[in-house]
Amino acid sequence: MTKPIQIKNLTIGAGIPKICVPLTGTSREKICQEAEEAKKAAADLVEWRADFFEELMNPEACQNVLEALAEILGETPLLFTIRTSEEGGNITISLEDYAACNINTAKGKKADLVDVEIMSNSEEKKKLVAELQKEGVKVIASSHDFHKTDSQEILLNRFREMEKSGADILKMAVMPHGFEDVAAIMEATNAMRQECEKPLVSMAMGSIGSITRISGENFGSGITFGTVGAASAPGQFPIGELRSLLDALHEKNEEDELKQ
Ligand SMILES: O=C1C[C@@](O)(C(=O)O)C[C@@H](O)[C@@H]1O
Repeated sequence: MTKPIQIKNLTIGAGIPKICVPLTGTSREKICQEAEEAKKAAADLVEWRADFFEELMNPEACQNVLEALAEILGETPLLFTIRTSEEGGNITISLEDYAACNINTAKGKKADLVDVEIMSNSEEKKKLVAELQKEGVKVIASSHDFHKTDSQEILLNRFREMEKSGADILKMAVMPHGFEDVAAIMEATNAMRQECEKPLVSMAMGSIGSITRISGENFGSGITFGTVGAASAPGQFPIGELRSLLDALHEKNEEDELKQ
């Protein structure tokens, strides 16, 4: 059974999946403008995809953006993510630089959550998770397969591996090539929530995977990524549509609960 996590006023892992809006601007100005729009659109949380930032390797410039974002977002939680090219992102970066950027962010105390790609260099990443948590941020362990979807059993075992990292939330994204792949990630998530207390996040990307972005309440995914401007992965819905779809499904689920 999932034990929900509280970040500021947001509960992750219970009820309607929370909508996370990614910011993909390359400059401070563009990133802040996107954050203003995400806030106006009532995002539940915001992800700064720092791998798009042209000054990622400059710690002062990063801190500067984080301070501006915290100011704009107020009580809306901020997730810091460096998505590497190996997992579908925009930057090729050494493990040392990856760790240093994430630790600087946590030390700056402006981000609430940090994403750690957990499946590569797992032992070093495990240490990084613990260091980040010591600085007071929650960690999302993530894994992305932009090419395919492994079997349900392999996906479930991957979730189990990810749990050993000690991260607070486990997130997995896969690329489906047919509905059986979409069903595999949904069922692996559903099975994992029976044996793990951590909130889970999962999605199948692309158009056939879009169903996973609206039905997390039914199979156990606690966050869904929706757009205000540019998408950060294929298959994401604009935030307005996403909110209506999540609400409609939630109402149906409540009807069923009333009948029982
Ligand atoms: O991990 C994820 C999920 C994601 O890849 C998606 O498919 O919505 C989008 C990314 O921005 C985020 O970091």
